Parts: sequence; structure tokens; C-alpha cells
Amino acid sequence: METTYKKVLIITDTQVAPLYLEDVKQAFSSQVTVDDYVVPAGEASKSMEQYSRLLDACISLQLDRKSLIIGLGGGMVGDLAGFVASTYLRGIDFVQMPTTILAHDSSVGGKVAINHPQGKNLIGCFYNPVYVIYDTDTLLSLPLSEVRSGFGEVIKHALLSDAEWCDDLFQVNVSKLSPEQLNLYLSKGIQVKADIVEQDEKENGIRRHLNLGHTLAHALEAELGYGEITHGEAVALGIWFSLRASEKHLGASLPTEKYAKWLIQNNYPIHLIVNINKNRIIERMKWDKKTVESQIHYVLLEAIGKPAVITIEESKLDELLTDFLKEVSQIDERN
Ligand SMILES: O=C(O)C(=O)C[C@@H](O)[C@H](O)[C@H](O)COP(=O)(O)O
Repeated sequence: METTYKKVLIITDTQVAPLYLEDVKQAFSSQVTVDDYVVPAGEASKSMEQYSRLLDACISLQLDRKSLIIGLGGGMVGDLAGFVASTYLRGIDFVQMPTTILAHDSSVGGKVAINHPQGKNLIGCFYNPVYVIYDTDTLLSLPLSEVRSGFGEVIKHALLSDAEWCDDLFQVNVSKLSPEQLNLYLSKGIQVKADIVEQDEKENGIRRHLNLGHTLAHALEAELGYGEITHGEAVALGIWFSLRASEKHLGASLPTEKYAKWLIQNNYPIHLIVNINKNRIIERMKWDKKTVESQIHYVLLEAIGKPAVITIEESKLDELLTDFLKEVSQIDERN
């Protein structure tokens, strides 16, 4: 990379650092001072404490407005590093180097954030990286839970756009993906996301569709404890609920049974939601960023490729969630 940056801080995590940190450092000429900061892997690092330590590091390294921050890793690292870059000195340049499937989603569109115990991504902003460097060879080193996680967002992009693609994805065994298949799905997903973000960068309208499955997912992540379920696995479960809710609330005709079968065949952790406290989940859902004047706005599907943001009364949500959790626990018992 040709650059005028004199100082670079690479932010990465304990899982990614042993694999790729040295390679990235070696890519810079000796004219550039390159430092690194390694945070513990896992969503729990997207915290106020870690953010504050990173700002201390920026200050002690005397990064200035001509310095660069690189986020090397998955969605957690990208969100955290991006949020540091967006606020330090009111914003310095930032490059994302994603190493996960999930990051095909999180590195597009400029959302950066940290979590609050009350809810996911509650402290954040829109801040675009100057580059995204996505080397898909890094995906070959992913553990299966991360592949499942990334696929939660791939399926979301398919449901938002294309019934044929959904049918194709429902045949996929995530443990046996070829690099060609993966590259194809990622470029399709990036295209869906980029098309939406280009029309509505600041999420005043159709960008809210990209939150399909996320209202429940974010509540689950906060309720179970950040890192106890991967983001994309939570999204995959959240999508299941959105499909059922779309059928019951909108009368939509959707491939919910096929989807649920696919989740089970691919070992998505449905057991994690069997004994979840429904009332606390609903309380957490109210902290969703789509909530306006205490009204929960939910992304549902009228059909595949036809999302809509619908206001759902709390009593209705309670009913839908009760039925859904009953269905999940019956399926979990049978498996
Ligand atoms: O980019 C968006 O917009 C999305 O909603 C994509 C989500 O997949 C992504 O996880 C996003 O970070 C969640 O956004 P949030 O605003 O609900 O925190």
C-alpha cells in the first residue's frame, strides 16, 4: 500500500494476531512506525473499558491526524477500531482488514460502535474506512462457529433480495464450503448491502431492512452475555423468529420450515434460547435503535425480497415470542 502515513496503529485480537499480524506489519516500509494493540478475542472487547485503553494507547503513541488506524480482524475488531478512529482527534484515517465471513457485512456501510451492558452497539457513529482490504484466503482459518456466524448475514442478504439464492443456500453445509462458493456468496452479499447503503447511508429509510433478525439477535447477545453466542448465530436465530412473525403477523408465505431445518442441520445453537427469559428479552428489544417513542419497529418480510419495517405492539410481540420459544424448545427436545 502506497501511503503518506508516518505512524500506523494496528488493532487486532488474540485469535487473529498470531496468524496475520506480522505479515501486515512487514508490508510497511521502514519509513513508517508501525505499532499494534491486541485485544482479547470476542464480543466482550467491544466495551467502554477497551475503548478507553485504546485511546490511552493512541495518546501515548502520539498518533496525529496524519496517522492511520488499521482494524485487522472480524466484526468486533472493525467496530472497535473504527470507533476509536472516528473519535480520536475528532477522526483519523482508518483501514479495515476483515478476516471473517461476517465482516463482508460489517465492513461495508461505515457503522462503527461499542456495546453497552444494556444493549448492543448503543454507542457508535457512521465512519467510513478509507480502504477495505478483504483477503478471502484468511477465511480458510475460521473455526466452524465463525463460518456459521458469517452465514447468518449471508442468508439475511439472500432473504432481502433473491428467492433463488435462498433455495441455493438452504442446500449448503457450512462445514463443506468451497472457496469458490464462498467468494460467490460474499460478493453477492456485499452487492446487496452496498446497493442499500448507497441509497440510504444514515439509516433513515431502507437501510433499516439490513437489520432483519437483529432486534432479537442484539437482545439475545446482551442477555446471554457478549461473546456467549456469536453475532451471526444470534442473527440466524433472530431471522427464524422474523420469518415466523412475518407469517403470523402479515400472513406472508415463507420457507420457514426449510430455514429451520437448515439451521438444525448446520448445528446453530438453538438450545441457547430455550430457557431464555422472555420478559427481559422484550425489555432489551425496546433498546433497539429502530425503536421510536417506545414503539418497537420490527423488520419483517412480506415475501422474500420484500422487507418492511412494521410497528409491533408489545402484547403482540409477547404473543409471537411465546409461540416461537415454544416451537424452538419442542424442536430442541426432538434433536
Ligand atoms: O449495516 C447495517 O445497517 C446493518 O443493520 C447491518 C447489521 O448486519 C450490522 O450488524 C449492524 O452493525 C447492526 O446495526 P445496528 O445499527 O443495529 O447496531
